[in-house]
Amino acid sequence: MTVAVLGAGKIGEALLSGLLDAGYDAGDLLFTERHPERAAELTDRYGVKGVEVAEAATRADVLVVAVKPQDIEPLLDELADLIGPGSLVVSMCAGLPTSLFERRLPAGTPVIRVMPNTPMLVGAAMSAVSPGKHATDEQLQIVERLLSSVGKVVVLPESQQDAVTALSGSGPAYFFYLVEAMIDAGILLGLPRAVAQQLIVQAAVGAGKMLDEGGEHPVMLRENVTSPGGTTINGIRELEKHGVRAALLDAIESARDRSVELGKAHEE
Ligand SMILES: NC(=O)C1=CN([C@@H]2O[C@H](COP(=O)(O)OP(=O)(O)OC[C@H]3O[C@@H](n4cnc5c(N)ncnc54)[C@H](O)[C@@H]3O)[C@@H](O)[C@H]2O)C=CC1
Ligand SMILES: O=C(O)[C@@H]1CCC=N1
Repeated sequence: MTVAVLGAGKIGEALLSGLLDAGYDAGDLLFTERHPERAAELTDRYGVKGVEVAEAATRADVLVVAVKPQDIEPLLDELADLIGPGSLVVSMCAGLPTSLFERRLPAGTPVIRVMPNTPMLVGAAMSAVSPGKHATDEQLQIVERLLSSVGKVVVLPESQQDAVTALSGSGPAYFFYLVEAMIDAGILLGLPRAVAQQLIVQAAVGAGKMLDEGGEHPVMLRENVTSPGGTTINGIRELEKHGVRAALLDAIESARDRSVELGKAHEE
């Protein structure tokens, strides 16, 4: 099976790199990229061939669209004339509904909407997959298998994709932001930056592992750290005082709203 990534930016590279790490042959992967220097960089790094959209559309079984939602229109115009009956289109674009692709591509083109995240780069993606109206169960399984090689996969109704985008699509950025702020806290307390970074990154990795492997609820895990009369509860009081929980609710709701808005921009 040949997979072509259309638009080899951050998420496109994460997919190519993740698939290669998972054992895919570089010869079975293609990408298109409008910036030649970026294309050359990726070919050097991964040995994957950069091609024109026409070649990708003819050779690939799966076309993964990974351009910014704002850049989708010219690509759809190009693809509309190139896509053959055997092509499966997978969109990773935030906010864009499968109906947009179905409307603009040749009638009956199977489309599957996916929201992945950048941990795909290290084989730890969370991808949510929603089939469009022409995608078959077999095509859904092909995409599930592909994405399982670079992380975890859930199949969800498309109506949940804007929420997913805000939660797991953008989620890594919020964790990175927290880690960044906690490193600053280490600096505030006089620790060398490298030490603060090592301490917090390992705390994050350890907490992530416990959440993933231990099967315990996050409330329980937090309570286990929060000793009566101890240090952690003082910190929790400050987080509550500053409304951090409400800030996260607002942040994720706002990201969801932006996803909806990105989709609306392409409505007829
Ligand atoms: N970065 C992230 O964490 C995630 C991004 N996404 C989605 O993935 C898509 C790409 O996002 P990023 O990789 O962050 O953006 P990016 O800007 O890093 O990558 C997009 C790439 O597409 C190229 N491009 C644009 N139009 C093109 C065309 N017609 N032909 C060939 N190449 C073209 C650009 O030059 C750029 O390198 C977006 O739709 C975004 O919503 C989804 C999940 C997570
Ligand atoms: O910020 C964005 O629009 C993309 C979608 C999810 C993560 N990054």
